[in-house]
Amino acid sequence: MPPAKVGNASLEMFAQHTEVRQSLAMPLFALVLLVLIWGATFHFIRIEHDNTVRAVNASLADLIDTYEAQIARNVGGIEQTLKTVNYAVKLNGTRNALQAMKNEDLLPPAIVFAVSVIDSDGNLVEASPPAAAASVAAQPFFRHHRDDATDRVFVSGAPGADQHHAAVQFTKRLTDNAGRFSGVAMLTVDAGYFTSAYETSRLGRHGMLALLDQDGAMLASRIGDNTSLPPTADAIERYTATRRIGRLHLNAVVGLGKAEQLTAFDARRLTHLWQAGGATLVLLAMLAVFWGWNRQGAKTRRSIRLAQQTYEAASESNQDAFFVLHSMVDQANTITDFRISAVNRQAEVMTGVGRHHLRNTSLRSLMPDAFTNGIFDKLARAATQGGVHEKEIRNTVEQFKGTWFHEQLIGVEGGVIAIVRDVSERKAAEEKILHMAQHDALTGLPNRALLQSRIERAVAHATRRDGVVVVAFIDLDNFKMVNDGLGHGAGDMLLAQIAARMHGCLRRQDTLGRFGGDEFVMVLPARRDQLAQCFALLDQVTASVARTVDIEGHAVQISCSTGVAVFPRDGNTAASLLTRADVAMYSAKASGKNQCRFYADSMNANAENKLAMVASLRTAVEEQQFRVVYQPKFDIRTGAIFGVEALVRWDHPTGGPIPPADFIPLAEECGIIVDIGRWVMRTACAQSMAWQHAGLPPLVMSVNVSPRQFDDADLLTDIAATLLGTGLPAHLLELEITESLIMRDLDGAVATMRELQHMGLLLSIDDFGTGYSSLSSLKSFPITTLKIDQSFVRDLGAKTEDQAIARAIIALAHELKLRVIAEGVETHAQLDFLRASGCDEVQGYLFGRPSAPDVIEALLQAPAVAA
Ligand SMILES: Nc1nc2c(ncn2[C@@H]2O[C@H](COP(=O)(O)O[C@H]3[C@@H](O)[C@H](n4cnc5c(=O)[nH]c(N)nc54)O[C@@H]3COP(=O)(O)O)[C@@H](O)[C@H]2O)c(=O)[nH]1
Repeated sequence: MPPAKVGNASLEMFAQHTEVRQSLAMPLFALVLLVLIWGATFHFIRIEHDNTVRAVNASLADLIDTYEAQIARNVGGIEQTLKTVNYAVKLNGTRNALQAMKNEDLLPPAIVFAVSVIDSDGNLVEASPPAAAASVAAQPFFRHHRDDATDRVFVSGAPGADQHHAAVQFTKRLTDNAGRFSGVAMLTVDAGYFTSAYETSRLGRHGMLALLDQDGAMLASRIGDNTSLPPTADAIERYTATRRIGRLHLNAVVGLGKAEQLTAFDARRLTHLWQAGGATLVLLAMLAVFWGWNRQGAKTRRSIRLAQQTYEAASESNQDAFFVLHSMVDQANTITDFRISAVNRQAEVMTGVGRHHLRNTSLRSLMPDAFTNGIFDKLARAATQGGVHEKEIRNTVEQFKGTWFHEQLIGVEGGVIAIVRDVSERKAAEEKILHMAQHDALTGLPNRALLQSRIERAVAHATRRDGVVVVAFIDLDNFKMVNDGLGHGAGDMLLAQIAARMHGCLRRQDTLGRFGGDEFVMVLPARRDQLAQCFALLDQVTASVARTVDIEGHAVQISCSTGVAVFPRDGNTAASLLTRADVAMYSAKASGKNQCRFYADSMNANAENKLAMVASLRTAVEEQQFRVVYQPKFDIRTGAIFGVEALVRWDHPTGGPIPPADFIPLAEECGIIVDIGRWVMRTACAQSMAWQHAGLPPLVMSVNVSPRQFDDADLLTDIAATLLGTGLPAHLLELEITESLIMRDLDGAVATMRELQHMGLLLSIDDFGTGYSSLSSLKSFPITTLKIDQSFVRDLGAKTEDQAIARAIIALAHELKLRVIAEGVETHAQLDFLRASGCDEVQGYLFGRPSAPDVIEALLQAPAVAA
């Protein structure tokens, strides 16, 4: 249904969009979560970083305060010492000032401080601890103090100090009491004095303390344990704080190793990152699981959807009507009704009610009769028991009366699904097929199979009621003549009319059937005291058959021969009763036809022999118990063999050789002759070619063709196939056809003979003289040879009539430009007569009996005999 398809397509699209949305929602949600997680992580890290930096800065401020105080304290002490030196120089002169101070214990510890006095010429004149005299007149500090009258302490790195023994020197201008320049007081202190406040607990391993002069030159420094000066360069980043110590123009510097200060923060940051990373992984794993699950779910949903759509489409286009019925129950949980919850299009068609009305309608309101006609009970049973309940029913519901439904009830949870199909057409077809299988198409009568079952049924019934069953086997006499004379169409008309007449004689309980061909069977069930009535009925039948029938303007009169067998006297099965009725019918035929005979045991012997013979013949064909012998034919003038006649022989495995005269007529009667004849023809043609291949001269191979074989529709194609298969040229094959065969249906026979002639075959009339050929008809036969029947040849020596007939046949044949062959020649007298009468060819025991192929082969190699 196209609309349903369009609907399904848009539904599918909608479902797909929903699925895409569903499958995107989770990743998007996860992405948002990830952004939140990582955003929060980086936010917290930044806050912690800021806090850490703030804490570092606070530490730095604290440290620089402490360091400034320490420097100020140290420098204050140094200034004080230098002032004291100036005072001592004023009192004691430049050369005894330090000794005087020492005496007063005013000198700072010599282990840390070196105090020197330099005179106005720049010569070191006194030192504690003692030092070698030296001139510092060129030193900047000396020049500064000499030239600058201010009292300010001058700070500088100690000259000559290396990085391991760095020192800071503090110098101060000395003046005499008159305020004139009298020299310089100098205090040299180890640089480490200014960094001794380094506390690893506060500054770490990479912290820094440094003291710089006003020009920024490093006077003292310590980085961790390293007090090198200038400090060894390292790649460590630091937070630093600088404080100017104003009076002496010094700068104090404190540094904290950045990495060291951020260690804890870094650890925490790493933890945060790991946590965020872990959360990300968990989220991604969850996402993967969800995605997989969602994908699987989507796949499943898609298949379910597809299955549903397919089911709906199938259900919509289905010829079955679907009803989904929900059980309606009372308080005791007993089903009281059904509610229709879903139907398909076919259900609408079937009920004639629209789907919108059907839906939610109760069974009671839709079909009140369902509660009285058993439909409700069936549905309730299916709903209660569950499972599938199938049945074909002839409808009793008024609306569907006469139709057949196939109903399938499937008990499901809470209800039942009813699938109903109208199978009336199939049922009708089945009934028709059954009727055809059991009835004869021409007469409409029961056929053999139905007849047998009717007999069985009648016998069973009669057995129960102590009754009888008369079985009459009726065969039309000389029907073949009508068939052959007026054609098959006329034969069929005759059969139909006769059948109708016979049927008109029957009672209601009787059966007339066509057994086959022109054979009919009547089954007359009766009480024992009604037998006479049955026989009277059979007389009526015989009389009805005998009445003239008009067939296409021809008044046809026909009789019938009837054989009767009676249950229980003559048999108690359909087969035995039919066989015996048949035997009785044959007996009626044999006794001159147009009679009715009752079966007698004495009849059985002959008939049974015949039936056994037919069975043996069939076996003989299947088991190839036949062989072919060949009788030579001679040219009467030259004595040469010009051909042979193929004659069949039956070697019965137990009964020995059976002469053709004993089985050919029966084979003809039962039709087996067609198979036998076909086999003989192939064997003979193959033998003829075998002789040729053995180097013998080509011979004409004569084969007898019986009437049934001649009538066979496949005769021409069989012969053509044989010639093609064996390679025998057509002009070397001669068919011997009896005169009586031709006269049955003169025109038909001549037509077939012409076709055979066109194929190149030779034709001869066998047994000539015994039939009824008129001279005029003989002229129209496309034949080459006439064969004088051996009955005329046998008495040629004795009977003058036979001599006259033989002479007449020879003259007639020659008149018609035909050759003449005489068969059954046994004596020289016969031969002499025939030669004298002008006969052309001879065949008979005088020259050779029908013999095996090797005998003929030897004969062909011997000199001519008949001449
Ligand atoms: N349709 C077929 N009919 C066949 C086939 N084979 C044989 N027959 C017919 O059977 C009838 C008997 O045949 P058979 O017993 O073979 O007899 C034939 C000859 O043996 C016999 N004959 C030949 N010469 C003589 C003789 O000198 N004396 C004598 N008493 N009998 C003799 O005659 C029979 C040949 O007859 P015909 O066919 O008329 O030439 C017989 O009618 C066969 O036709 C077969 O394959 N198919």
